[in-house]
Amino acid sequence: MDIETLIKERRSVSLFEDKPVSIDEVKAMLKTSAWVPNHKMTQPWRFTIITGETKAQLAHMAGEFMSRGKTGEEKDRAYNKAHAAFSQVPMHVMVFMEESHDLKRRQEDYASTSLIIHNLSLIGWEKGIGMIWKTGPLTDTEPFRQLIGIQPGEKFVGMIQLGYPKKVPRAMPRIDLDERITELN
Ligand SMILES: Cc1cc2nc3c(=O)[nH]c(=O)nc-3n(C[C@H](O)[C@H](O)[C@H](O)COP(=O)(O)O)c2cc1C
Repeated sequence: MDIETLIKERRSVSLFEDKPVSIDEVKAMLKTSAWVPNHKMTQPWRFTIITGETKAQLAHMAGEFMSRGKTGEEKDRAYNKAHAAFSQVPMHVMVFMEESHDLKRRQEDYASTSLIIHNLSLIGWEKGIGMIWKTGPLTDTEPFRQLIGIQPGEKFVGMIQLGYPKKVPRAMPRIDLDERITELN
């Protein structure tokens, strides 16, 4: 696939086939993805790959979180929906970065770490592996942060849910970029 098609056709995927993704393959994809531009070469990122029992704990945690404050059947429905949504994800990749005390450095580090995530999604897309970058409210909770092992001084950048796509969503419309491009001669 040529790079322009790859960039345009990649979609965020959140429904996956019941088919495992190779951890070794994802590690190799991450290694390639990390070849990003990075001011001062701080390379502040780290990744945690979650499958198996930890993934089951995460699904339970998502169920508990989404059903909080509800009772009876409504609680069960909310729990089951979130639990099922997380359980069908073959793999989660948590992305962290060391958080510099310097605002500019922090922003530049976040930019570079974001590039890795997008590289990962493009490399994945070419291999038929889909993913979505998630930062929903569950990821701000203390139990979540404990489960994924966030360290003092680290910023949680995103939860990448990854697998072979069951359904590829339609592209969301993009603005006409001509309206946002200025030429200064
Ligand atoms: C920083 C970041 C956080 C995101 N968090 C979420 C999220 O929490 N939940 C979600 O459904 N999608 C999330 N997304 C995915 C976007 O919704 C998605 O990229 C957008 O709808 C465009 O769709 P596309 O990626 O298929 O082009 C996030 C994307 C980024 C870049």
